Amino acid sequence: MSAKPLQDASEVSALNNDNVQPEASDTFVCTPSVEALAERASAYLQAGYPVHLAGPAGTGKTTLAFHAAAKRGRPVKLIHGNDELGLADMVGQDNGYRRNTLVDNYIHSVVKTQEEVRTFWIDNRVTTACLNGETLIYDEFNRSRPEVNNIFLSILGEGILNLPNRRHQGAGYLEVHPEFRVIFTSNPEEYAGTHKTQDALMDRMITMKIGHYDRETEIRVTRAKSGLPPSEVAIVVDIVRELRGQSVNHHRPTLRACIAIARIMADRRISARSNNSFFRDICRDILDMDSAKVRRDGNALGESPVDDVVASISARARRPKIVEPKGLHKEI
Ligand SMILES: Nc1ncnc2c1ncn2[C@@H]1O[C@H](COP(=O)(O)OP(=O)(O)OP(=O)(O)O)[C@@H](O)[C@H]1O
Repeated sequence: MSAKPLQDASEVSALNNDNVQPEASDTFVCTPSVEALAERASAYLQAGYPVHLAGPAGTGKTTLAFHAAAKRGRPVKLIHGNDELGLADMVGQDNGYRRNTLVDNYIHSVVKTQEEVRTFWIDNRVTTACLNGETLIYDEFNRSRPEVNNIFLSILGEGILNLPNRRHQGAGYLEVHPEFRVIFTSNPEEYAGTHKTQDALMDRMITMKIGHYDRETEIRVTRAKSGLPPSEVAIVVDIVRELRGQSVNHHRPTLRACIAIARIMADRRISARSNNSFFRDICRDILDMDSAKVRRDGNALGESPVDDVVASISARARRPKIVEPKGLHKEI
């Protein structure tokens, strides 16, 4: 079994079958806002509830899910939602045949042969997680078709996993281990490739709406991921936050754009100055796509604001600070 690529918040310390044991990596950032969310998620999980982290792309949901899962200290299983995901990918399926042949030659002139062919069932991740009381992270679950996700209704409601009778152990169902928990993540319904989730499933989980992190957290994450000095990172983050504030639904550009710009700057050893044409170009390439979305009747409304925002924020950051001379400050 090869290691799976995990979110940066987590590293695989041990792999047992499909299990991952998440651990905070060196670049994982835990500010008070990250910790407050993780604490709430942990409290719901501890009380026996599945948690649903819902929010736009790049808001740190998957990273937070790993962090909350790691706090439980139980093995973690990961599945990614997608339109092609079927029930077999979740619970398991017949995987080939097992043949038993008995040759009875007790009387040497008589040979009796008895052959039995049985299908060979293999459990998949949801089944083993339910059996062993693991934490299941179901990333972007609303990309899977709702009928596939129906399997979770009885798991979360009655603590029973319905299985096809073909699974030879048990009577077509399995009692879910009391420590089994699920952390769902989802993107907003209006995102391409997502499905509306059935009310009955939503009703069984606690949904935490995740928005973009505060400025301080975005600066610390971008810094941890790029190694750029804090003053440079602050300019990049401010540019992204300003453009996000101007965008139609305030979803993009995201923290990923901050990290991408900062990493390229660190790699190329350039600073955040609007008179640096390479800096302007990477900002345009990474940020223009989002800004150009301000459209009416299919036409972009005015010029892309990226250049203006880059110029004003980098100039403001480089302006020398006016320090009031001591003694002139009046106490009120
Ligand atoms: N607390 C954190 N510490 C370090 N890096 C973080 C943290 N939170 C988010 N990130 C980084 O920010 C980026 C986006 O985070 P993540 O992939 O978790 O977002 P997401 O909401 O799951 O996005 P999507 O919906 O697109 O999958 C990633 O590069 C991730 O490593």
